[in-house]
Amino acid sequence: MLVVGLTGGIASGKSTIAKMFTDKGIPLICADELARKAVEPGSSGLEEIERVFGNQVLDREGRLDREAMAEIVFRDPSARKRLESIIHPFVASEKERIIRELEALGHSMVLVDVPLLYESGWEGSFDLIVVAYVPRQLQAGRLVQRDKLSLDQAEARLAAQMDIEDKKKRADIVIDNTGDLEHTCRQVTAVLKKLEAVVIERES
Ligand SMILES: CC(C)(COP(=O)(O)OP(=O)(O)OC[C@H]1O[C@@H](n2cnc3c(N)ncnc32)[C@H](O)[C@@H]1O)[C@@H](O)C(=O)NCCC(=O)NCCS
Ligand SMILES: Nc1ncnc2c1ncn2[C@@H]1O[C@H](COP(=O)(O)OP(=O)(O)OP(=O)(O)O)[C@@H](O)[C@H]1O
Repeated sequence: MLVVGLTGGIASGKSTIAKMFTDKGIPLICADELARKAVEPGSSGLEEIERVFGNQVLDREGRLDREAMAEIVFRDPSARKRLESIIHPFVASEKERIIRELEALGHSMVLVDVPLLYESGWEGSFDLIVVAYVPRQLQAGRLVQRDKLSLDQAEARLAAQMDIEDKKKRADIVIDNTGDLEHTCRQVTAVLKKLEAVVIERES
């Protein structure tokens, strides 16, 4: 099983690129989705969050108020670490479980979208790492536009992550998402060819 990590900065195009891979039949595991599952109503993750942060981060129905949580953790690194220590172990074990499941189904490759792959020191869990790259200014612009954030809120989120240029330097493969979607899609096609060649080489 070739386990390929897909990372990048916030709003650098990971989901957009991941969808291009899934459209070509590659199975995808999304860490943001697993992170949501970790705090579903009734989960031990949500209970732990209430214990640590109080009910200021819950909405009226008792679900996680993601906006309130974001305002706290993107401005306070120690609060962020506390939240991550609740969520990340669940994400890591679920990821492993799904990989084994896909392997049993006969898949030879899986893409795992992990926004904080480098920040969390998860490099060792992947055979190859693809970085979705855009320059920081474009990243901030797309973030403001997509999430309707103020520039100040966007900057706080960007500051909570490793700089995109550093991620680009560490990558095995870079997909530059600066241009239009067609330009990105052409790169995805070329990268997939490379990955398929690696699978064949490993199997022979
Ligand atoms: C703070 C939360 C509630 C904000 O929720 P919101 O719906 O606004 O954002 P969402 O979950 O869709 O994340 C959007 C992006 O924010 C960035 N981000 C999320 N968590 C973090 C973090 N701990 N540090 C830095 N960047 C982060 C990522 O680029 C991510 O793709 C949420 O992001 C969260 O629970 N974060 C902690 C879990 C985590 O580390 N997730 C990242 C993948 S494991
Ligand atoms: N090549 C492109 N040209 C123009 N807009 C783009 C391009 N790629 C992505 N976008 C837009 O930029 C925004 C960010 O992209 P996307 O949601 O894929 O990023 P992401 O890295 O998955 O973000 P997050 O880390 O928050 O999950 C979205 O609104 C998306 O539609």
